[in-house]
Amino acid sequence: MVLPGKDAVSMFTVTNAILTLGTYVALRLVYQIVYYRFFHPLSVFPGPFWGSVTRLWIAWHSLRETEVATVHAFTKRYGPVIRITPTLLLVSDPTKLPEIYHRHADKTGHYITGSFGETESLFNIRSHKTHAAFRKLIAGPYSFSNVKRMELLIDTQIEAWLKKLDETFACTGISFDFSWWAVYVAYDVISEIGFGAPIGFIEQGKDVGGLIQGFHDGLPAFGLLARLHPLTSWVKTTFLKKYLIAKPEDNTGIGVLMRFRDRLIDQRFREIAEGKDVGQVDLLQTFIDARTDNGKPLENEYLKAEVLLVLLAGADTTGTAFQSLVHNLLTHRDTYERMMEEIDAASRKGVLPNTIPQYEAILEHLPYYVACVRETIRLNPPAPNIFPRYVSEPGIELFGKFAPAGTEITGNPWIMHRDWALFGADAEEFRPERWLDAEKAKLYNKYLFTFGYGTRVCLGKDIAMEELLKGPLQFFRRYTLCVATDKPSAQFVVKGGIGFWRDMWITISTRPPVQPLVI
Ligand code: HEM
Repeated sequence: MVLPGKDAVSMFTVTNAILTLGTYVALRLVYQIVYYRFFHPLSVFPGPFWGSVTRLWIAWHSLRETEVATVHAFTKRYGPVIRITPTLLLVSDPTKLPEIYHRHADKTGHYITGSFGETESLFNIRSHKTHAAFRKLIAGPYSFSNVKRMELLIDTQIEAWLKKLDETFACTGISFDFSWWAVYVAYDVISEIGFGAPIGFIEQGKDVGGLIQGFHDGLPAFGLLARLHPLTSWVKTTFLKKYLIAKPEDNTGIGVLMRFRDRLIDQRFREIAEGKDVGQVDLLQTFIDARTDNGKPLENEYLKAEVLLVLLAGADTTGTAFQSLVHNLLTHRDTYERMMEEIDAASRKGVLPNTIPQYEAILEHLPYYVACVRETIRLNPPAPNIFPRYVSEPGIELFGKFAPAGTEITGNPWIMHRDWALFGADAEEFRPERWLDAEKAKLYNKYLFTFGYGTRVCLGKDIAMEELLKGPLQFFRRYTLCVATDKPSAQFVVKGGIGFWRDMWITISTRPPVQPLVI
């Protein structure tokens, strides 16, 4: 016999438990939507409906590679500040940069650690106080005077790259996808500067160990984990943590890089222990020589994290800027011709040697070429990403509305550099001439966000600029470029906040060197 009471209990435990849970989840969702949309302190800021109620909106757009275009379109519709997650405001007016990226601003949970290894590097440190202490130790090696000492290392790799291009493509007339070759030279320059040895991209003429591809493949997950940072932080407290943290044993691009880094660091320490005169001026040696206020060397794990950061932050980004410059010139033939006339005139005058010119000579004698580089990093910043900070006490006034302390706030260089008020109605066009007006150029430089802003600005900026002024210049002087018409067209993609080109098919032929005029 079945007891009616027992039947009721079993019905409750199964169906009702599911119903109760379902109702709870539904009510939580409705509560979250209503609260974030109508009662949250940021509800006074305009923005996309789904963005204002869930982080999944931005995560979805990041994953679909539509984030930049979508957010840009919303700033055009709603004005200089929009809400793109329940707790994150995006500002598109560059004159607000000093207020957002001030010296006491902390980085948010967006900079979740793990994707680049367990130990935090300078880039991931969130507290402005901790960051200031570490940056003091690390900034010396990146100083302009130290970068000047590395100029020869950069030149050696650029020369090796041109030699390889001569043999492989200029002599044969074979078309090739320049997007890869721009990154090959960038990686070998950075690894030469970072560890005193090129990885070997140029020599092998291929993506060694699938490193570049592996890095690009990891970007969507990297962007996703950052955008869903409260969830990521929680996952890191569970057993799943081990899947989030990159390790040298991993069979990924980051794993390959970590192993390469560890080998070179071990080798350097061995040489030092054997009393060899290392004679290196690379970043690794300057990190090894760095001392804290009480005379201690950097912890080994921290040193490793900083060296890895050099590769991760410095190679792909610089390669992308080189790609964008070539793309912009190939699609703006008048600009290209004007730039070449300037370069050839300087060569004829004898102020540019046929070998790779010194950085200062380029700045002094090639204002239009320099303007082309600057315009490229304005219009095509290699990291068209969000860089969120917490608003500190007592909050911030934004165009008549108030955001309390603790709000996440960000700019995006791609969007800020398209601001009409600062750059004019042609802000979305490639027009290097805008940089030739000294007064305006001063203002543009003040609000340039390509390398970040304020106390967390890119430490490798001088290295990147030196490389970008030298490598492309010698490439343009050496070759006539033609777009290969029988191949797919060039495409710019943004994955997880990092941009790069694909399918930049070109052919190159050698230009006779322009000799100085003898009078
Ligand atoms: C065109 C090339 C480059 C671009 C566009 C770029 C961009 C950036 C940006 C936007 C940041 C700041 C991110 C933030 O606020 O969270 C940054 C930080 C950093 N970059 Fe670069 N970077 C480039 C090249 C390099 C190179 C060549 C190196 C090293 C050799 C480097 C090393 C660093 C380091 C160490 C930081 C962290 C600075 C800190 O937090 O104090 N970058 N970079």
